[in-house]
Amino acid sequence: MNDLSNAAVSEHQTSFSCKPIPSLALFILIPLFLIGLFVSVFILVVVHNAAFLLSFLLLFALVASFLAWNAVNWRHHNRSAFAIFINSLPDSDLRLAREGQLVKITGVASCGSLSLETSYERVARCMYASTLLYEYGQFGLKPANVKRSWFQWNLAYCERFSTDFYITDRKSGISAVVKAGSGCKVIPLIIENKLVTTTNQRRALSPHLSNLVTRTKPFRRGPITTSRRRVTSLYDTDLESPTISAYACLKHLQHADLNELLHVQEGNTVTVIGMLRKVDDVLMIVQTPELISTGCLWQRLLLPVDVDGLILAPGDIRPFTFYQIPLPFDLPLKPQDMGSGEKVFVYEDLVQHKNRTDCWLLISGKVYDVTQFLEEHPGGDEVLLAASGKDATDDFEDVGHSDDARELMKKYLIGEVDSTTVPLRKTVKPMASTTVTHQHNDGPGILSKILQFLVPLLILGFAFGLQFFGKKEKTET
Ligand code: HEM
Repeated sequence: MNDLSNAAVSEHQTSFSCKPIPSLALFILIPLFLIGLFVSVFILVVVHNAAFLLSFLLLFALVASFLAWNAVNWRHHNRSAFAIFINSLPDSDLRLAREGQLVKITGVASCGSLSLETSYERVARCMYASTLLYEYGQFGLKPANVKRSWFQWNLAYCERFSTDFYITDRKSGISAVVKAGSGCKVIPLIIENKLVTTTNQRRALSPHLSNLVTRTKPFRRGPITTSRRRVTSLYDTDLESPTISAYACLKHLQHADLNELLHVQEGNTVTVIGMLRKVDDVLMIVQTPELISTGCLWQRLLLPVDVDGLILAPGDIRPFTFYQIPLPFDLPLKPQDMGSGEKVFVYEDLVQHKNRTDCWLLISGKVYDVTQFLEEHPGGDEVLLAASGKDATDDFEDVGHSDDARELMKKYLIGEVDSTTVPLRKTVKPMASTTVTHQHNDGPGILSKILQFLVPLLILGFAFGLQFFGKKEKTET
């Protein structure tokens, strides 16, 4: 069994170990802002020209709104960047997936040798269970209302457990072991939004919760002054009793909610994103040794978000509010979306077809056998040969082919590539490759992009200021 509770508590309700805005960016931006402000105020005082100050403030307002947009999207609008990224990843097929590959498998889950029971409600054969206990954060003068803003509720206690389980890939019917048990970092993309008012009937306590009650027993029903006492009162008072004041027992249990379920249980459809391992012919999905990055989503002005761990999500993620975000780009066709008879190719295999007698092209995820077309191609056979053995999408698009050319392509279509086999250079950063690994969003890439804009502008502004200053001095003399 894997106890994820501590990580979850320390990250305070956030299952991701990352931030939408790199803190290093703030460390650099704040001094830059102060320097810029100082320079522009200096110019204003000396030259009596407010143009520089105004443009400086405008620029910084833009940068600030961009960062605020990212923070808001992450914290209050359901982690858009990551949801878009997950949705954009096509499901992998276990038949085609290779050792060490990043895979996204969706299928029915079933328990292995070890199963969980949720600690609050006795539900057997779970693979992931969580119980979050919240306490009311105010001084008890008002009745509790869980619909009120979140800051009135503090996380008082957290339990999150996961175990290894089996998943049966819905594409291939092949089963794999998901190593979500001991030693693995699990990122549960499960909204824990099921609020349950405590009652006598529901008080089936886990050993963890019982311990908490025992430890805090002396404070039982006392005036509520500390968080610990409030936690105690959950178990020692009856919320249904009219004699207990409404605000003396202000707590709710928040449970993992997976498509109206309170846990991930045998028979649920789940999606798992991790690395495929083959050990003695047993397929396993394990935590990737690399950070998984969403990459920049410029369409929505979102900075990259890195996630470190095995991702566990509901199988059908669309109905969730969390995931109800329109995709900014079209998903590549998945094999099941294609007409019958068309094949799915592994990238490594298809790039072998790159000679005059056997020439395939990979364009926008589709595979074309252009061997017979080489002689007829208006742009010549050499360009086609040069574009084979790799992803030729950019080469093809750069030429600006006509609609007729695109229509003609259909004649040579033989299938599509399993996109999970295409090297994911942009989205997965190797752990050992750079020093930024595990610094999550504090990567110099984003910073250098921000600085690339800011520094020249500041220098330009400074130069203008000096020019004004110089002119003024001249006219005065
Ligand atoms: C199945 C794939 C392809 C088909 C069916 C195809 C078809 C055509 C056709 C019909 C034209 C005439 C111009 C037009 O109608 O747009 C053309 C021109 C051309 N194609 Fe392709 N093409 C394919 C792939 C590629 C690729 C991968 C490249 C790589 C760079 C390429 C490079 C060119 C060039 C350089 C021209 C000449 C453009 C010009 O003279 O203005 N084509 N192609």
